[in-house]
Amino acid sequence: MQIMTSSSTSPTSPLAAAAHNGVAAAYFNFRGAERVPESHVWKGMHEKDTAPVAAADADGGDAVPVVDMSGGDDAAVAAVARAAEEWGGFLLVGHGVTAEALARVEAQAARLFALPADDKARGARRPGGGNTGYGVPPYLLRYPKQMWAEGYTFPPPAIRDEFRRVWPDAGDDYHRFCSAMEEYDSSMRALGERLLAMFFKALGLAGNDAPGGETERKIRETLTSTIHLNMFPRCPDPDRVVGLAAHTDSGFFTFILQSPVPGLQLLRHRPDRWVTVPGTPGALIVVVGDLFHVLTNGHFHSVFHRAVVNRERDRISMPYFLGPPADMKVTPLVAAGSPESKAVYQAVTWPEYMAVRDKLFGTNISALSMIRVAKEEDKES
Ligand SMILES: C=C1C[C@]23C[C@H]1CC[C@H]2[C@@]12CCC[C@@](C)(C(=O)O1)[C@H]2[C@@H]3C(=O)O
Ligand SMILES: O=C(O)CCC(=O)C(=O)O
Ligand SMILES: [Fe+2]
Repeated sequence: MQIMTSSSTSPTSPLAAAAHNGVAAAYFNFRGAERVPESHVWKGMHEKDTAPVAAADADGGDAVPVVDMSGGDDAAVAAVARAAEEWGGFLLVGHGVTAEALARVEAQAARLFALPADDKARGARRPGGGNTGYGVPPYLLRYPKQMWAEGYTFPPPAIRDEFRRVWPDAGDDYHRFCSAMEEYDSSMRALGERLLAMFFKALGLAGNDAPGGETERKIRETLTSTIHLNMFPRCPDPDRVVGLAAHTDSGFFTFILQSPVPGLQLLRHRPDRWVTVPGTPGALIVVVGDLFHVLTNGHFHSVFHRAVVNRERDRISMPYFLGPPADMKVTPLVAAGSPESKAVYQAVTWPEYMAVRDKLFGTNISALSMIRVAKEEDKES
């Protein structure tokens, strides 16, 4: 088994090499592409990519769960619990953020990606710039092939400063873009807090004197967020490329605003198969991340997902990642005195967890299994 490290990875193009050194994050010019260059051809690189795509089945089996919040949060708790336990991901509707508002935000992301390459390059990720800037997230740079996507990552508090790099004149375009992103941030944060409360209820840990009450408050008050804009250009040969390789999100949970153009798929097990999430206008997708898997002691599970591209239409997705602050130890919640009193995972901070995941890149060992202290079956004993 080969464990890839940054130094042992050999980027396949000068562009990737440049980005690798944190210098510039230039992308291949997708717009003009009439064919897929070798640098972007994937052939079952990831063992999960060989799983088939399930046929759409509206009557059950493989239909992505839908959670409707329009009847009130409490009424949706049972559905949230089932979806988080059985799938680790679901469509959220009736959440109160209008389809029009979401479409406006998406339109601004589309305008950003439509800018000339040089304008976007001004916002390139910088060495030591953390998770901020235009370009491939560092973790994804380690794949020997490049993905058919452009991305821009930023923490919401940095929106105004960050996008002055792209729009130095701070004109109308800049203000429209920033306002839209700020609006997205405030609605996703508010929704994140609501959903967090629902998750705790679903776990039977809600309320101040409940075992998780204090933790819930602490998590809610310190929740951090990151926005990542993805643009998956239409592709002349969609079956040979990857929009975003199969992965789990590492944080607590993520809201994904996706274009009405579908492309997101969730992995289901036994047998392994990819289920396409429909492009429902106005819906948000929720995916559970690894640190929520840890926090819930494996009750809710993080879900592998990936993005595929298509021949006809560009697709935009806007994941909003919610997670703990860097210095918070995420400790499994186990109800004192309940039959289940054993933590199955070691307590970790987000950076500690990322370090484990980084070391395992290129292997098929999961980072969650590395920090597991007891087998799932031991929980009840
Ligand atoms: C807050 C986050 C969440 C990050 C890291 C950082 C900013 C970029 C996110 C992504 C986006 C693409 C997949 C992923 C796996 C990646 O490589 O970068 C994500 C990762 C994670 O969920 O771990
Ligand atoms: O494009 C999507 O729908 C998913 C994006 C995603 O999973 C990510 O950026 O982490
Ligand atoms: Fe993701």
